[in-house]
Amino acid sequence: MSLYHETAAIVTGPSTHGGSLKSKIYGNKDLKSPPAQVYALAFEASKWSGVLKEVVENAQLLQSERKLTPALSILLVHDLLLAKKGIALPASHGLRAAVERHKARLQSEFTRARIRRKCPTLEALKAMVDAQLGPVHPRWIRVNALKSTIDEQLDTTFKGFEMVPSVEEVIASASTGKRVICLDGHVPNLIAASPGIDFTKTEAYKEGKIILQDKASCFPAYLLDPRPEDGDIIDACSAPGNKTTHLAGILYERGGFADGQRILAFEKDEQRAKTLANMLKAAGSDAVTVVHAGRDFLKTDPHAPEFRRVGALLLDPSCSGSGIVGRDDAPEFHLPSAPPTPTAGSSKTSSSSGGGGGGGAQPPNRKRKRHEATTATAADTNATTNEEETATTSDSPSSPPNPALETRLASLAAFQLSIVLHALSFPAARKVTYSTCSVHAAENEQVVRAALASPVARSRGWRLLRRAEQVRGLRDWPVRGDRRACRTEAEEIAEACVRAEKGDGKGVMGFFVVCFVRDRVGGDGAVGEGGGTDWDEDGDGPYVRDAQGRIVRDENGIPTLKSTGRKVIEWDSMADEEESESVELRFGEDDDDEDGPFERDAEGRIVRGVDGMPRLKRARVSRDGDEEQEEEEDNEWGGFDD
Ligand SMILES: C[S@@+](CC[C@H](N)C(=O)[O-])C[C@H]1O[C@@H](n2cnc3c(N)ncnc32)[C@H](O)[C@@H]1O
Repeated sequence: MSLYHETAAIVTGPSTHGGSLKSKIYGNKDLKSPPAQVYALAFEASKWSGVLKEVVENAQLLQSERKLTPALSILLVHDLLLAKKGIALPASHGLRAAVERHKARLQSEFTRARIRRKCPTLEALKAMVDAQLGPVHPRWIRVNALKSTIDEQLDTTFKGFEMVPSVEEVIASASTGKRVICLDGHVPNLIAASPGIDFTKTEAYKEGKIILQDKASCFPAYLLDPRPEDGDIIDACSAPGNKTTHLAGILYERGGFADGQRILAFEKDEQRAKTLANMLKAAGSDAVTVVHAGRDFLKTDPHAPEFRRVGALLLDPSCSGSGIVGRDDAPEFHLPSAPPTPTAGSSKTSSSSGGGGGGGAQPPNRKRKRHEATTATAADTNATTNEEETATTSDSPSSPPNPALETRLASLAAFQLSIVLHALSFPAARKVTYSTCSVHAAENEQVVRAALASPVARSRGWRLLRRAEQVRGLRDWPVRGDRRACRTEAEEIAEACVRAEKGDGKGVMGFFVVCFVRDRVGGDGAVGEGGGTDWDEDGDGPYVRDAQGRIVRDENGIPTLKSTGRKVIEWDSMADEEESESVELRFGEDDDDEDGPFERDAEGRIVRGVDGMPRLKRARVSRDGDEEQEEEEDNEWGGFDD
């Protein structure tokens, strides 16, 4: 099949490989043509299809060339009129000949279409077509803290870019062609760059120093706020690994990974687990991550010894994907009207147009034409009604009912809830984020409400991390949960939920995230005395600090709590929840100003090993001070008592 037939099948066919154009193409293993070529043709032709539909109809191309389907006509006419190298088929090919013999008429109809739009030049028409593409998204780039810093990237990858103060200005640069960037005000280490720039060719990208990740997709790891004292962190649904590598970056900056702290990354799909492994390697987080390839998170035993130190979990399960937008969000593909299906004996025009294989005259293949007419009709519907994308408000009472979507959402929500409930049952877990790239309340707030009402959440004292307790960037983020969907406890739940809305001018995809926490754990998992957690009431965090404002740690690096004068956490006493006393565990500490547990050089920069990983002060103490104990503990994570 030619590039044109394959692309026509993509733009008119139902989605079996996900919602976006890119996933339809790159997820289609049967494609013979290079996916990048199919994508470029499908995207560009879709973008121009509004204009080209007029051109094809007014030139009466489909009436003259019965071999052409409506979709093929748009693709071929696109390349004839707009591609630098014209139609990518041999000159003798029937499809190419069928369009090229109408070149003069098509060009003059194209000029008329331009003039009707009051565009004096082709350039002006191109600008108008681009502007009609819809909301523009910046290129979001996360600097991978394991391998680089914002400063290094500003001096290298973004050298020559103008720094602007707002994301809105980055978005506006789409029409000026300027190369600008802005440092994001919510998520640390995140940069918004002008749209349309391909960063995959940069050294920084190839070396894993920068990761292309939508701002909203950075929320979960940031909200989870993993800390050295959290023990092992589970990423339950990991591939391709954006959030896993983000967790690693945050932990590294927080001074994590001492004493064998690890990220346990689960990915059920073997193939996707390979992508995950590659991403972890590129990002330099493979050394601190254990990949459970092909392993179903739901089939794990939370009480198994391997999970006894899991203090935090990030859940980003499969969802409808209805919030996904971005560069690969295809414009609508407009099809020209097909001529009426010819009755027997009325095939004069098409037979005279010829066009089969070698270009000679051939009788029309009626069987095939009938099929194509059906395809074009179905395609028309398909091209304009992407169920995932358009039914975004189906949760709201004013939306028309959509039973197919509701059934699908109900089944997704049941799966998502099972993932959340499973995570809440890990004995040492204190915090769990749940996220989707869906805009549907059924997959978001409603799952959260069901989880909070569950016996596991109630008996173990799980609640939502309140807005005031969240990391600063997400506390400040204005878009919160859907109040209507939260029902009775609307205000409290909705404020705790974080949403991102596509097309609201903030340059993000549609997204949802929330964090479940429990304050402390007693024998029955109930909330301990004192009720809530005094996260950061004096603005200075819960740890004892010295006169210089640095956290006071014991010889093993363990901070001490102001409230009790006790160490933050004793993993040995936490290991078995059933037996443990109330254990103090505090999150939300902001120790930006402290020197941290890594070795630093004279300029205060963190010293890294050859693999780019930081060298721990504590590790050195441990090696020098207690070799015997380290050997005894083998690979076990021994808390802070190294
Ligand atoms: C939305 S994607 C995760 C994206 C990823 N968190 C990231 O940021 O790159 C969901 C992934 O979870 C995997 N998955 C779904 N159910 C799972 C399960 N029960 N156990 C482990 N992985 C699962 C899917 O194969 C898919 O790769």
